[in-house]
Amino acid sequence: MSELMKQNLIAGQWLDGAEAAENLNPADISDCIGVYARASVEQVNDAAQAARAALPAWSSASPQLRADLLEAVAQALFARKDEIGTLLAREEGKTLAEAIGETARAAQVFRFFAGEALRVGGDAVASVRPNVDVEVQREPVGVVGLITPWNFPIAIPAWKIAPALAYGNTVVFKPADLTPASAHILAEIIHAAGCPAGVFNLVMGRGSVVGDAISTHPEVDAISFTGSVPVGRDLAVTAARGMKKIQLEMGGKNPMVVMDDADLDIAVPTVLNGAFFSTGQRCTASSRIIVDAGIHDAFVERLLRDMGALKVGNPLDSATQIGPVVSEKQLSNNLEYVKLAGAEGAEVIGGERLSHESVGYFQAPAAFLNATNDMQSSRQEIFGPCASIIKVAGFDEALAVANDTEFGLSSGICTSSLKYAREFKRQSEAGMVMVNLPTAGVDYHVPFGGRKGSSHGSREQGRYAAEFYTALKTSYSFAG
Ligand SMILES: NC(=O)C1=CN([C@@H]2O[C@H](COP(=O)(O)OP(=O)(O)OC[C@H]3O[C@@H](n4cnc5c(N)ncnc54)[C@H](OP(=O)(O)O)[C@@H]3O)[C@@H](O)[C@H]2O)C=CC1
Ligand SMILES: O=C(O)CCC(=O)C(=O)O
Repeated sequence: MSELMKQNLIAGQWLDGAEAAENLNPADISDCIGVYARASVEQVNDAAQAARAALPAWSSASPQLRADLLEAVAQALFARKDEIGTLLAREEGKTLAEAIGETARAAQVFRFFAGEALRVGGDAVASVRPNVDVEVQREPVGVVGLITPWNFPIAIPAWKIAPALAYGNTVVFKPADLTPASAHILAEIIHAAGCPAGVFNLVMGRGSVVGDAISTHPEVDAISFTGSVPVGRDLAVTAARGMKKIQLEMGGKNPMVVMDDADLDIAVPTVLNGAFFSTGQRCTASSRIIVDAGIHDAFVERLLRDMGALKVGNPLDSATQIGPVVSEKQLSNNLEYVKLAGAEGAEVIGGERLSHESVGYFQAPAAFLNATNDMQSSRQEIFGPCASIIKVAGFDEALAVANDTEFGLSSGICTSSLKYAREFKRQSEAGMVMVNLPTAGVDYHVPFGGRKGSSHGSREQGRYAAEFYTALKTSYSFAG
């Protein structure tokens, strides 16, 4: 194996894998970011055993120790955010500003859970029986398997790893095979901060091998997954068979309603951001823009003007607003949807593959005009810079179309009416609702998650993360 190969972290040791893979920059595939080990099934087993062995000491350690570790990780991430952000932009393709912002967000998440480690509480409850005391306490779930996607390669790992460790669990972590560099640097930081051997284990590699081995391993008590719907559904079945706790964050087909009383100076940038920034590669992206008839033509005119002015290019160039699509496979998926939208009768503006001097996976943002909500391009998650523009007549139809989807992650409305905003917040069948704000781009300290086909299990992030990363114990004692 190459000396430059980045290794897995198992039981406190950096180890080569069964094979290795090159990590290529999607903006310029001649730029190889590094070679990353792919763990074998046996190594996943070693990692799970190490996590099990480390559990008793870690789960009973002083919360101060856990808080100090998480705070040290936060500080290192803050101190190195420009360097890590640059690496993240190179491997995933989001702009440098977004990538540095994502790294800072990961740091904030670690800092938040450093505080939460000191706030693990419970309830003292009056018993219905005389001289009996009842206590309800939170305990760690045990060994948790964390499986993450490529689109937020440091923030999503952070918002799973930080609460897992804060509440006293031990971790087997598998990042996406496409983006191991950000995950690896995070693992280096956690290790260098003094995390005890076996408490945190990094096993890189493919989902079909490493992810499958984690989700079926008998020593893994719980699985937290973010990614696609098909993989998430399979994992739910696997988890049920193994009686494991599971939490799934999956796709979205998030609606953004633009009412006829919306301020276009707010609505147009809000839609551009939600639909196209981060190349549309956010599960919270706005992919259905539901526009009231009274404002439709004026909105579309401004949207197309500003969409055409968006600068697609190398993420490391400070003028770039939209970087490349993450991979050739994702790009060809997006281009198929652009074709499909046209074939279904939408008027397609943009969406073509762009050639740049460097060889990368660049795509122009796409608007599917005159789309209807029953088109497949309006129903299936694309995960690229593509948005269907659907015309409706009035608030009731807008709300009905917004809710007419199998997903329910985020939703939004642009309006100047308190009545519409209030009603939309109440009636929207989504886990996160935005008023005059993009559907994507959330705070790090409040619950994140959806309803219907988007999510399963309890919420991530904020203090609500305790629901997943702890198990309740009710104890009774008789005082005599
Ligand atoms: N909700 C979200 O945030 C995201 C949604 N998606 C959606 O998913 C589509 C495909 O993206 P993709 O990255 O392939 O998503 P996947 O669901 O395939 O990947 C998410 C994670 O799950 C892993 N995985 C894959 N197969 C298995 C398995 N059988 N058992 C356990 N783990 C597994 C992946 O590994 P590996 O990649 O290493 O093989 C990755 O770490 C996108 O086009 C988009 O629609 C994608 C990313 C994020
Ligand atoms: O919108 C955000 O800030 C987060 C989105 C996200 O977590 C995702 O796309 O997976």
